Amino acid sequence: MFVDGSCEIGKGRIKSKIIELGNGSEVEYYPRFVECEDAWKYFEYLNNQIPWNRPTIHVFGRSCLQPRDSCYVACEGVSKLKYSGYQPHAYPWHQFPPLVHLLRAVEDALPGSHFNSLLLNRYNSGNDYVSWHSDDEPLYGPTPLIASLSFGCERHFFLKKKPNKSVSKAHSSASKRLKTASNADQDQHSFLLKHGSLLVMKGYTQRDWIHSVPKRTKLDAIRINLTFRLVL
Ligand SMILES: O=C(O)CCC(=O)C(=O)O
Ligand SMILES: [Fe+2]
Repeated sequence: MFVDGSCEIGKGRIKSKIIELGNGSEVEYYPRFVECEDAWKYFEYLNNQIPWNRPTIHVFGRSCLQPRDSCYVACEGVSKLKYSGYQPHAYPWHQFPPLVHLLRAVEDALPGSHFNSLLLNRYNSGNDYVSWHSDDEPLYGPTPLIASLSFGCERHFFLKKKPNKSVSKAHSSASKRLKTASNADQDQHSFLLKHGSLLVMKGYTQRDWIHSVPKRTKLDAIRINLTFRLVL
């Protein structure tokens, strides 16, 4: 494994579940995209060979340490990524052959897809998290396809519909009262992201929905997540 930067990726990736979110938003989940044993080899490689960094970010006018480690890989010439006042250094793909192999596997599984950048996150324990956000930076365009691979400790991934900003305040509180339990159910979704799984966010998911990986203080194991993206 990794002598030539490769590792067989299981056929389990064919099996997936599609969650239709409405209004052109959709999520597809492949629980066994990378077979368990191979997934642990990727985990070991990523945990030890990626130059992880925990930057200071700026949110709501305050500076704080990002509550997880991260790293960024991108093709040369791709527009620079900036989030929460932080501009990560872009490492070249060729420095990490297993990442190129995973990129090919994800592109093969998603016909017509093409990615030129990758954001890596490492959650060292249940204290690390990513708060509610959407990956709606203009450099990804209005309907980005984002493919998210998970390795290691299983963590919950939540999706929540953005409040409808066009609705007036009075109307909004009235409509909240009218909202039935089943309506509310459709406005949030939860996934337990398994070791070796792939979750794909499609269409208007970034425009209309927010997502998070909340703290789980009782967990004391590492999770690594890779999100493949196309910078336009
Ligand atoms: O770790 C995850 O599953 C999600 C990460 C994420 O949302 C992001 O990097 O934008
Ligand atoms: Fe995200």
